[in-house]
Amino acid sequence: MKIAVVGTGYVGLVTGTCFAETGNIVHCVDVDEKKIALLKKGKSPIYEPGLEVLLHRNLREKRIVFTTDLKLAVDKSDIIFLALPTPPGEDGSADLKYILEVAQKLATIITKYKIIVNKSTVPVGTADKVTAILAEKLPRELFDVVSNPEFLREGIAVDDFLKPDRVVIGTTSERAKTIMHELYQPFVRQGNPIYFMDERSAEMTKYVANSYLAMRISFMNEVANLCERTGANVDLVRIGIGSDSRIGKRFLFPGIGYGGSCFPKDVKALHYTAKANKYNFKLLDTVMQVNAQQKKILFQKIKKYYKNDLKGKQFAIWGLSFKPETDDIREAPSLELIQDLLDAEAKVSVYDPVAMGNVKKVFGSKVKYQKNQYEGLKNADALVIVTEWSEFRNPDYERMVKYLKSKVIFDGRNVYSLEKMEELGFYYNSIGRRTIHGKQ
Ligand SMILES: NC(=O)c1ccc[n+]([C@@H]2O[C@H](COP(=O)([O-])OP(=O)(O)OC[C@H]3O[C@@H](n4cnc5c(N)ncnc54)[C@H](O)[C@@H]3O)[C@@H](O)[C@H]2O)c1
Ligand SMILES: O=c1ccn([C@@H]2O[C@H](COP(=O)(O)OP(=O)(O)O[C@H]3O[C@H](CO)[C@@H](O)[C@H](O)[C@H]3O)[C@@H](O)[C@H]2O)c(=O)[nH]1
Repeated sequence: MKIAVVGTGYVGLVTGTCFAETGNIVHCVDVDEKKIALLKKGKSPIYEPGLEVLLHRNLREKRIVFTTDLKLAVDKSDIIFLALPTPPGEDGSADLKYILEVAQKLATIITKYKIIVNKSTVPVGTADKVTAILAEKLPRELFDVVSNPEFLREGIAVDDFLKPDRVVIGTTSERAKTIMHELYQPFVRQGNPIYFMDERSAEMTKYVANSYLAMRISFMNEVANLCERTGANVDLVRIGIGSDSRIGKRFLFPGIGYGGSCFPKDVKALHYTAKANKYNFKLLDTVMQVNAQQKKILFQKIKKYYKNDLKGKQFAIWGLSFKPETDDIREAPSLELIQDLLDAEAKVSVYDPVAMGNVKKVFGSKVKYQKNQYEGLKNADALVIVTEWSEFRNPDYERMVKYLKSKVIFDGRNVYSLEKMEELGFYYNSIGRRTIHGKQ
């Protein structure tokens, strides 16, 4: 099949590459010339495991083409995916300007039947808006607008796309349904379903999935806070409840709040949709409040330990991306923590395997960037673990003890066992578990 993907960010690039991988001819379009220049050379502008290998293979086989020319891509394609940003506006609503602008352009370019597929996360009613824009200039039989929300997770995006739990397709057009069914066949071979539904239900499904998952995290973060106050261990409680198949084991990890480019903005946007429809969605209010509070939890623990005096104290931070296996720092808890530490006149040095470049764009020379995880520990008052990268899980403890000024760890991701920390004599303050006071 012939496909155009408009927007080559985290979603567009993975979508385009994975469609090319299944034999389709894909034209990827972006307004960012630098990005397109990099991609033409086979270089991925983002860190996403497994992506570059597929990118090289499909470039070599000429199944994927990168361009800034929207008309060229549209002329060469039958299906046009929109993978454009939908950032939150001031009021929390999803800003549709990128989608609607491209829809306006498509209305002037399309000359034969095309399916316009919305892969961006968009509020209920967006397919109707895009249809209305196209219908102003085009006969109705020249296009169909489909909602096909994307559920991939950063860091495992390629795997998620190639082997999705399910594919959701919102369309009331039989013609579009047949074509979309054929396009997705290679990805649902393992028996995972394609769910066809109306456009509005598909749009809503995406927000509900993300908000439900965010709610689970906020719930577990509150459980963790209560565990700390009652002497229970949240890790054991998590295992205890997770084996109930009605609850399930996944997505129950407490931490320092959900971040990333999706949960924070999508919970806000669903909340806005509820408000716009005069519905008071109380749970969502609380999900957001708990998350804001949880993002401060490490800083509060640190402040309490040092009796509010952080001036001149030196902190080594491990992990900056909003989660492991990505360089994405959008809404990352690390950013808020670093700012709070700097505001308290503490000294901060950071290490992350792939996200330091992005953090440098935010903090410049205000923090020190370390070439490995151990450098920043030299003479530091404490280590603060913000992202649970695998390489932090089984570190060289001897080196840590040797370098740190005091054996103090604040862990926002429960990376270490309490027994190990006790054995090594660390002061160890984690989430939802008792504090180990250690031997200093
Ligand atoms: N990141 C994720 O994990 C993820 C997962 C599922 C859904 N989503 C949703 O997918 C959408 C895209 O997210 P993303 O993370 O890929 O965003 P992104 O910011 O990484 O990428 C968007 C791309 O669109 C390009 N762009 C902007 N205007 C353009 C135009 N007029 N023409 C062509 N290209 C243009 C930008 O240059 C950028 O490269 C959002 O709605 C998001 O909520 C994201
Ligand atoms: O048990 C958990 C699981 C996740 N998180 C946090 O939740 C956030 C989001 O994590 P994750 O869902 O793994 O990453 P994303 O790449 O943001 O993916 C989410 O957002 C995407 C964009 O909409 C969706 O496509 C995915 O299905 C959805 O999982 C991160 O800050 C994690 O640290 C926790 O605190 N505890």
